[in-house]
Amino acid sequence: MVFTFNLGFPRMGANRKLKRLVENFWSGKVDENTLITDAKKLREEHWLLQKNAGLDHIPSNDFSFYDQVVDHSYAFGVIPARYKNLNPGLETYFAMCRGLQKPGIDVAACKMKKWFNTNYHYIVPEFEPNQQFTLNSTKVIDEYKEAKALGIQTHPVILGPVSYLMLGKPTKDAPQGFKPIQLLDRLLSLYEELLSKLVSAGVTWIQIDEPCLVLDLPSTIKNEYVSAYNALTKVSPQLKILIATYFERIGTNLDFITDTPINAIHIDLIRAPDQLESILRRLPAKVSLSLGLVNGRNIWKTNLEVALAKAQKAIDVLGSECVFIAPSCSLLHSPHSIQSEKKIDNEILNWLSFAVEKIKKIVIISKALNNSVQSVQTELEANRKSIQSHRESARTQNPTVQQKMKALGPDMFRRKFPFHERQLSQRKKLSLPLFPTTTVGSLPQTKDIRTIRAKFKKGEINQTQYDNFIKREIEKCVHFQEEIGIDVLVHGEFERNDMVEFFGENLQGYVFSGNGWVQSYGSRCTKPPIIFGDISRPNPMTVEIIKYAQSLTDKPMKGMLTGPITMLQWSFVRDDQPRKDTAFQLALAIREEVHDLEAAGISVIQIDEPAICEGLPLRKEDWNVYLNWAVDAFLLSSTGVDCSTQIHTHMCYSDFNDIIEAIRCLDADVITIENSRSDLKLLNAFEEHEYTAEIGPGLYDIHSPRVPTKEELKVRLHAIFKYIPKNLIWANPDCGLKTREWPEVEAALKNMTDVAKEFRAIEANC
Ligand SMILES: CN1c2c(nc(N)[nH]c2=O)NC[C@@H]1CNc1ccc(C(=O)N[C@@H](CCC(=O)N[C@@H](CCC(=O)N[C@@H](CCC(=O)O)C(=O)O)C(=O)O)C(=O)O)cc1
Ligand SMILES: N[C@@H](CCS)C(=O)O
Ligand SMILES: [Zn+2]
Repeated sequence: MVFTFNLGFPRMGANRKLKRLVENFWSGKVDENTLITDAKKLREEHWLLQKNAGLDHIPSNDFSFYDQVVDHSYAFGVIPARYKNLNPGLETYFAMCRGLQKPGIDVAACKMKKWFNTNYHYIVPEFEPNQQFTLNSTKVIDEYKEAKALGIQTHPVILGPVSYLMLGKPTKDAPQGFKPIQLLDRLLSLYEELLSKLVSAGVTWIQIDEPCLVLDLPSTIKNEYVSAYNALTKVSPQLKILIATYFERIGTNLDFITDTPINAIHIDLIRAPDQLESILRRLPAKVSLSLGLVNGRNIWKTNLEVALAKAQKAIDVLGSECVFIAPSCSLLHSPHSIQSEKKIDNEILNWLSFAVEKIKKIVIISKALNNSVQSVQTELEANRKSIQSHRESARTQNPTVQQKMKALGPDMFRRKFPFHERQLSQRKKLSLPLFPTTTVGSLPQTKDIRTIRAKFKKGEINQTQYDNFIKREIEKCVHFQEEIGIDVLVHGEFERNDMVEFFGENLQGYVFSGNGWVQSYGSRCTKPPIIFGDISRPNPMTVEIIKYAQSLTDKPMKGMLTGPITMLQWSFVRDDQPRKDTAFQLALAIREEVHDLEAAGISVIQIDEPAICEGLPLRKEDWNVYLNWAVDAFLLSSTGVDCSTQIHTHMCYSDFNDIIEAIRCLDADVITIENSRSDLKLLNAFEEHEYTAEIGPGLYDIHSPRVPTKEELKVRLHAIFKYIPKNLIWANPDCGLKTREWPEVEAALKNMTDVAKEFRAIEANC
């Protein structure tokens, strides 16, 4: 008999219940008791839902108020010294996530980083060389007991010790050469203590996530895996350990389990379908294999026939007792359910499945294997029909787009003039001062804006009323920017629900869910639009609004677009053609928009590519292929302009050292980058590689509500001088300001422009 296994459930819940709960707590609308009680109800709902669906192995500790990695740090007492004077409990926990500014206290948040190649962000643990670990919270045990009280035997999910240390970074003052992995032995004793406590509470299976097992690992780390799991498997003979890998192939990193008596390993057969056969050959006897057959990161229905064939292959080798059927990764990355979807037409809705439906698919696969194919004949037949309807639908094809793709020529992938000529021409046209100030695009998306948009979408106000409202917001923000002396203005992106979803809504080939939310960080979610067919741009998308914004000022107004790779990364993408082709179709649509903006007199156009690094394959040997087409897609979107039109790009969440050559190849005139949480290390890359275009390294963190002081902005800008010639430096925040409140933004940007002015004056006097 095969078993069904889930690696994690989307914690936000239907209609983003958790988001509302946590945000109400932050704003003081609900107290700690309500937060805790309502969160408990939500967990119960999710466990019961999975149990009622017939799932055998249900996860616990997949819930979090913010992020599972920061939970882990908090649970093991990995709390940086700057939080030590705060009240223990939620005050400290949330301060690590979001920073805290109140009378007498001003602490910044911990760094946030992308979770592998997903759009989820985790809070980076900070380790000091003499790091002490303590069991500081009983969350994992409590949540297990909570489920048990409902009659549900769950398997707790925890992050494994090796991945945990590898995902962290040394504290600022740690000596050079210190690597968090050196703390493994010390950390293991705490894991042992935790596992013992879990066994005492009744736990029989535990899922230990070791996602770093899919990375290129040096042999030293492989050895650490052996010692870690030799220690942990000794904790108790009653405890069965499943190690979960996902997002890529495990490759030779699997070797460590031949020396380690773990009970099961989970592999991702969606991102790395080819690994099944080699793993079946190499898996030691009695180790169970959890097959990630249902895509945890995309929304297309699983082809059950294909999944069944793969499962059967595993059963033939291992025997059914040693096979689990599972999603490819935690369903954290899937929206909740298609049940309440009203926005998507029935034909396309029939091609989709979200988390709740994915769990049902897992159960159907197991029934077909355990009982008989006949026992789920109706479900299999319905699945076959929907896969066929998707494959044969004419709606995915657009001959005009396919014609344009065939007509792509090499000139469409390069700027007509070299950078230094463009720079001269742009400087003449724009007459900007030294350290030009700008922002990355979005300004606060206030409750008012979201409410008015919701009313417009429900038909409670008409198009003219909505447009006039947005125009008034633009007017206010243009005046504010002029008042404080911003040099290159933005229109604030108030008309956009999201930088990807907005463009998706204006392109053909996309559909949108009404409620397909996926957690991005903390309480913030995105609703990735769905690319189901060839992409085209029926009409200009931003030209009228940018023209309007430009009409309000004599200063340059930036055109603001989202780049093709980010559109691709942050959408649910069709899986019936290579991602490269979809990226090029998106690029063509953006190229047309760039052309129209330029023709409308816009001289500065920003094409955001914050997700370019996120798209990097996890194995280095796969990088070049991706980077070649990713850079080409950006070039295709941006190179159709004249010499004097300044192309900006913006990136955040990126380790620029890794891809500096590719960034150079993008050939943008100005790049604004997230940098403030990175101790300026990022800038090394630009210095070392003699990057010659203009750069705006973010001067302050925008994820936290705290307002940077002028003093700290000065220190930061001054530090940047060490890396980048002064005449190439722009002053801007790390990223867009949509999540912030106006009072914070006003104060922060005023400080930023004042500092730029002061530095200009100093330079003028030199
Ligand atoms: C830059 N980032 C982005 C990423 N991915 C994207 N797709 N987009 C990004 O901008 N990845 C990396 C980072 C992650 N950062 C963020 C930052 C901010 C958010 C965010 O604020 N998300 C919002 C939801 C945004 C949205 O679409 N809002 C809709 C409103 C939907 C809604 O809530 N409607 C309400 C009614 C309105 C009301 O009264 O409040 C309802 O339906 O009940 C809109 O503006 O129209 C969030 O709130 O989480 C995400 C990622
Ligand atoms: N222009 C976007 C970029 C975010 S990465 C913004 O400002 O929100
Ligand atoms: Zn950004």
